[in-house]
Amino acid sequence: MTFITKLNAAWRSNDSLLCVGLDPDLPRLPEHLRRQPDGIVAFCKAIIDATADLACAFKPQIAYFAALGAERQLEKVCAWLRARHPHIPLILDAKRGDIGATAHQYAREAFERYGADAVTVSPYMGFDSVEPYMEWEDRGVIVLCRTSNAGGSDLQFLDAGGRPLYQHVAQLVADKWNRNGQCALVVGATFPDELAQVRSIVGDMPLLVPGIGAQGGDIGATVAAGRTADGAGMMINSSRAIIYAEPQDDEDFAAAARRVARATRDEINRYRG
Ligand SMILES: O=C(O)c1cc(=O)[nH]c(=O)n1[C@@H]1O[C@H](COP(=O)(O)O)[C@@H](O)[C@H]1O
Repeated sequence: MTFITKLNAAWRSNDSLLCVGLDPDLPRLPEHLRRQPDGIVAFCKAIIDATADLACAFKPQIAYFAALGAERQLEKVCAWLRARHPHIPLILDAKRGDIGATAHQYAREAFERYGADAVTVSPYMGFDSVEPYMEWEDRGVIVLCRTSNAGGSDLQFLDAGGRPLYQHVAQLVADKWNRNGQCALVVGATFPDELAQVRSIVGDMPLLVPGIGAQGGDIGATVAAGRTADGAGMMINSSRAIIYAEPQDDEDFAAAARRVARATRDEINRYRG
C-alpha cells in the first residue's frame, strides 16, 4: 500500500484530518517518565495508543530524539506504531536537503531504518536533492512550500518570475516533481491566504498543515482554505497542544492528550461540513 492510499484510508476510517505530532521534549515529560531510561518511548507509545483512532497520521520530529542521542528510542516508537496501528501513516519530520548521494542515505534512514511512510524534505537544493527519495515509489515525499514560521517569508516570498517563490515551488512540485504521484507539500496553518493559493495551484495534492494549537493558527480558516472538494486533502498537525495537554481531574497525560486530540479532530470536522 502506498503512502497516499494509506492516508486516504486513514482519512476515511478515522474520519479525521488530524496529524498528531510527536515532539517529546524531556523536561516536559511527566516526572516518572523523565527518570526512566526509555521514558521517551513509553511517553510516545502512550500518546499513540490514546489517539490512534482520532488521527490520520503521526509525525515524530527527529530532532527531539537525535538531540538526546535517542535514535534507538525513535526506532522503537516507529516500530510500535507500525506494529500496533499499521493503518495510520508514519511521517518522519526531518526536513532533509542535500546532494543526491547524501540524500540517498537520508532516504534509507527514513524509509528503511525508521520504516516511515513519508518524510519531510526541503526543496531548496533542487530536484536532484529530492529525487533519491522517489526511488521508494510507495513512500511519500513532503516538500516544504510555505512554512508556518514568520521567518519563512524571508525567502518564500521572494519574487520568482512574477510570483512568490513558495507558489513557484508548489507549481514545480505539481507539474514536474510529482511524476509518481507520491508528493505532498507543507503549508502552515498560520497563513490561510497562502494555503488557499497553494490549494488552487496543486489540485487535490495532500498538504501537511502544521501551525494550529501552540502556534495559534485558526482551524476554521485553515479548513476553509485548504480543503479539497471531498472535504479532505490535509494532514493538519498539532504537536505540543496535544502531547502536553494539561490533565483535568483524575486524567493522566495520555487521557488529556486524547481529550484535546478528540476536540481538535471534532472542531476540524465541524468546519469540513
Ligand atoms: O514540517 C513540519 O512538520 C513543520 C513545518 C512548518 O512549517 N512548521 C512546523 O511547525 N513544522 C513542525 O510541526 C510541528 C509543530 O508543532 P506544534 O507547534 O507544537 O504544534 C513541529 O514539529 C515543527 O517542526
